[in-house]
Amino acid sequence: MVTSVKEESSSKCFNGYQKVFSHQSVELNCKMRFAIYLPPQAEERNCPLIYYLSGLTCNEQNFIQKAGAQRFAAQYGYIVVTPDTSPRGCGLSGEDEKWNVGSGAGLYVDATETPWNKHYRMYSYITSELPIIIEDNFPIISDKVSIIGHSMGGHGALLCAFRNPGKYKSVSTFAPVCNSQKCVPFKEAFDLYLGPNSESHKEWNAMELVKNYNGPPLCILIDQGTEDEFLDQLYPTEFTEACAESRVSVILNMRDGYDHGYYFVSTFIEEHFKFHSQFL
Ligand SMILES: N[C@@H](CCC(=O)N[C@@H](CSC=O)C(=O)NCC(=O)O)C(=O)O
Repeated sequence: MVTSVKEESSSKCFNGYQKVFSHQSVELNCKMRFAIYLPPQAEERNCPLIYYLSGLTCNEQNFIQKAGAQRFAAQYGYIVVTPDTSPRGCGLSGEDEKWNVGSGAGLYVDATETPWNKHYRMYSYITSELPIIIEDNFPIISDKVSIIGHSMGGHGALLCAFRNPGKYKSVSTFAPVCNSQKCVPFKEAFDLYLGPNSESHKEWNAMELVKNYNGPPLCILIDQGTEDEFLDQLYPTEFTEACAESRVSVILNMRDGYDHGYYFVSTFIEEHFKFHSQFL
């Protein structure tokens, strides 16, 4: 059965269209929105697909309004899907009280603890439910898929790649949370979503997952600002060392003077498209 999607907005952009759709999610048990950029090439043929996973506090709008990615998606002929970062409006106690728990803070995990486990299954949504919806409704090339993420979304992109060997042709991240168990804002949400058992938290930690990665060759690009206000929580150098030990190819660019925000993302987004074009 094809999941029906409802078009919420459509704006012409670089000869393609930036659109937003809503749909009822089975995994998340709520209505969800995602943004999708359809390049001009998508009117005539199927196109490679890039997922962009956003950070804490974001919805499907931050990236499409601030990163300036549409120009490069049109240039390369890539469809770009930007999901929301969490379920919303589920009526859970504490759902809208903190920036690091609940709405805007799905953390790209599957919660095991009540009441969060009824809705907070962003990992399964991103890797299982949404791909079927996209494939059923849009002209993608299903074996040419890559993933980008920023901050919490960088952690999400790494999880998706390490847990699904071969599913994504390449991964790139901006200021990713590389060691989720050492990231203070994540700790509170992990305890609530997954329980206080830190062994289970390892399953959602890129630094742990890379140690056991033995899938097809995977190439990761990381851009990291040196003036990032969260840098002490991100551990990019340690992660790069762990990748080297696991023979996962990684390029870490330390970007002098850049902080954590979207001015940084918009500065280097073109390089991320160029990086992915080697694999798509
Ligand atoms: N200036 C930003 C600083 C914090 C920030 O960049 N937050 C990120 C996500 S943090 C980790 O997951 C972000 O994407 N914020 C939304 C945005 O549109 O900038 C700020 O004050 O948010």
